[in-house]
Amino acid sequence: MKGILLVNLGSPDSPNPKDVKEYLGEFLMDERVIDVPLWARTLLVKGIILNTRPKASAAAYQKIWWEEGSPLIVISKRLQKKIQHKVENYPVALAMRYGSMTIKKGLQELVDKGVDEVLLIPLYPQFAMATTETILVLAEQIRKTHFPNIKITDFPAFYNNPDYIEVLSNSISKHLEGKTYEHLLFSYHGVPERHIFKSDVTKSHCKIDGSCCATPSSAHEFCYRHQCLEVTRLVAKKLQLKTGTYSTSFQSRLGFDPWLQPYTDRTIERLGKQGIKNMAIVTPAFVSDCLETLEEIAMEGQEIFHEIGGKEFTTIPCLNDDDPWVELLSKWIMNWAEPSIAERV
Ligand SMILES: C=CC1=C(C)c2cc3[nH]c(cc4nc(cc5[nH]c(cc1n2)c(C)c5CCC(=O)O)C(CCC(=O)O)=C4C)c(C)c3C=C
Ligand SMILES: [Fe+2]
Ligand SMILES: [Fe+2]
Repeated sequence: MKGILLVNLGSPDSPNPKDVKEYLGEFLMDERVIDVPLWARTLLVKGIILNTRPKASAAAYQKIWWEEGSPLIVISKRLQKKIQHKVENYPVALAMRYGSMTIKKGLQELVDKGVDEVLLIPLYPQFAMATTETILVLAEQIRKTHFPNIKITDFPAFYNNPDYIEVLSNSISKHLEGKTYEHLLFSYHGVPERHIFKSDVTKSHCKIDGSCCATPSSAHEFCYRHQCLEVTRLVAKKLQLKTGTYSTSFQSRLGFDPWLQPYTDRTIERLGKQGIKNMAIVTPAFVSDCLETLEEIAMEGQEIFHEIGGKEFTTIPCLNDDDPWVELLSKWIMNWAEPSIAERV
């Protein structure tokens, strides 16, 4: 029997410093997130970050926490429910890479329902070693150790899927209807530049020099930067955005290494200094609203823009559990579960 496992990043159990510390500890000790030797990661995470960051992170989580829980978890559960309703013959489970809703529990839930073939869908449009890769690697380890008789099929990054681009573009148009804006900023979660070089399968293509991501290469299957730039390019084409009225930036950097640039906070400031009074911002690295969109963009980003003299700052919500997104995910699932029917439609 076939079943589906949706996997997102995860959130702390509560916005209290203790739970935030535990969550950050698991997250940041992942060798694909902070990709330095174990001794250096331990020193950095346990010796420095976990002694300084949890209080501030907990305060940020407290600002966005909902009565039902973490927005990311609540929204992912709503998405799962709606999809389950659509693909009723196939069990749909939800897991998180970090925190208490583990991938092992998700697989166990499916196996208990008789599933032996799993479609694993990381809920990230773009591939990154800190997101998709760490999910796939861990799921495979868990399969080998605990569920050797099941088969897992990985759903690939869907950043350039025409249907995804259409759903995202329509969502952007809908939220910008009746709004005046002079600039639309596409802000993606950043990664250290080093991650891009590590994921380059050709070992020579990615130079982060402004042109490599626009030059066709087999490296792009695993190039987060290319995939982000493609989303911007394809959406801009679909929405017929004029050159100069939109741009791409990267948010949420941590530490002192160079991360993908330009940085979102500095870009918002620059746009304000250039005299832009009304701007809109969309965050297509996330499919569900979370700390990074609700606090870092909608609160902090807005504050930066207002301080520099900006007026209207429109934040476009993620696809969350919007019906067109549910329809699309369900269609992809049915294409996998019943390919012969899908071919005939
Ligand atoms: C080295 C650190 C980090 C890398 C690399 C990284 C990549 C990355 N993360 C997301 C998605 C999310 N990240 C979120 C929170 C978050 N991310 C980091 C660090 C790295 N992320 C930290 C320390 C935190 C916690 C918040 C904080 O203390 O500031 C979230 C939000 C989770 C929530 O509970 O709402 C998401 C989602 C992507 C897509 C990505 C690489 C592409
Ligand atoms: Fe992150
Ligand atoms: Fe590239």
